[in-house]
Amino acid sequence: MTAQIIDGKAISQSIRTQLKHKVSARKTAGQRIPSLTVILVGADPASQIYVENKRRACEEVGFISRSYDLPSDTSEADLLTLIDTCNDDVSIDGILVQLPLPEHIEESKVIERIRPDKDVDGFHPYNVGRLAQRIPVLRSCTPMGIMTLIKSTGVDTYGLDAVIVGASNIVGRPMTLELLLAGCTTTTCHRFTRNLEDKVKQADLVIVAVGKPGFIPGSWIKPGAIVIDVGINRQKDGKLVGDVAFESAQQHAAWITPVPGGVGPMTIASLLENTLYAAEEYHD
Ligand SMILES: NC(=O)C1=CN([C@@H]2O[C@H](COP(=O)(O)OP(=O)(O)OC[C@H]3O[C@@H](n4cnc5c(N)ncnc54)[C@H](OP(=O)(O)O)[C@@H]3O)[C@@H](O)[C@H]2O)C=CC1
Ligand SMILES: Nc1nc(=O)c2c([nH]1)NC[C@@H]1CN(c3ccc(C(=O)N[C@@H](CCC(=O)O)C(=O)O)cc3)C=[N+]21
Ligand SMILES: [Mg+2]
Repeated sequence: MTAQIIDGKAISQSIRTQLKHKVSARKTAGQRIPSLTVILVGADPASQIYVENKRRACEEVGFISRSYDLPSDTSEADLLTLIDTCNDDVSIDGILVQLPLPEHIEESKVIERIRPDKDVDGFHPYNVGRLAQRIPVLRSCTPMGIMTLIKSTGVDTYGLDAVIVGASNIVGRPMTLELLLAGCTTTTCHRFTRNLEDKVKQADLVIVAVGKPGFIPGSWIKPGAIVIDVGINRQKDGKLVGDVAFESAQQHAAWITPVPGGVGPMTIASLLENTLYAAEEYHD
């Protein structure tokens, strides 16, 4: 068997085209243009690229985008004050603070300071709690984008055995909640998990978000499974690779996401969808 590729780049492009039409329709109707503010602290080159990609995506769909580039020695208090200002600014629909933050800033404090109705990353405990209680509002972007990718395969998720490898706040945990809501039986794995191989081998759906190149060998993939690779690892030669050994996994899976061109572009598409959602549901 050779798996079919789930083309995240193409799917994200079609979402962006739809959003562009919706923004034009809002303009025509005399409604406000959705607006996203991105805050970056420090000069991590990877983060700078991601923030630039988000800014470009906003422009492409016709959103207003504003960005703040703060020095790495910005105090936590100053960052919180900027968030307060953005919270109170009625022209802003969404606020995103790029992670990771410098060591001296407490991430959870920053995430909790963003008003839940402007938390387009879907990281605030209110928004995660809503998903946990099966009444999602703003959803975490990477898991949300992955649900769109899974839906595109046409495979029915009810009753699937799903294994999520990785349990971070921004990917693994909200991913588990999304899949539970979609009717999967979920197993969330992390560094204390025993017999990871056995768990992955029985999974109909495998989501990997660990951050280690080739962490899941292709031989672990159950024939006919769906494989979603969240990992972004840059090799010495500059090439990006995922957490799954792609070529061998493709021999076992029915569906698989590539890196690049899989989950990454969908994270940005979901961020744009969330920004429009915040404008329409909360700020119109
Ligand atoms: N494509 C996209 O849009 C995005 C991609 N990413 C990428 O996804 C990857 C993961 O990101 P993120 O979730 O933020 O990473 P974190 O480092 O926050 O989390 C990694 C998770 O993997 C687990 N883990 C580490 N080693 C093992 C092991 N040997 N066995 C089992 N589990 C293990 C950790 O376990 P424990 O909890 O026990 O520490 C943790 O839960 C990275 O490559 C990142 O760049 C991230 C966000 C978005
Ligand atoms: N507050 C916050 N929100 C985030 O959503 C967030 C964050 N912080 N910190 C970092 C992670 C990582 N992340 C990615 C988004 C897009 C790609 C992406 O577009 N990847 C392209 C490749 C890009 C490249 O070539 O480098 C792809 O996979 O095809 C990757 C990773 C969002 N994150
Ligand atoms: Mg991370």
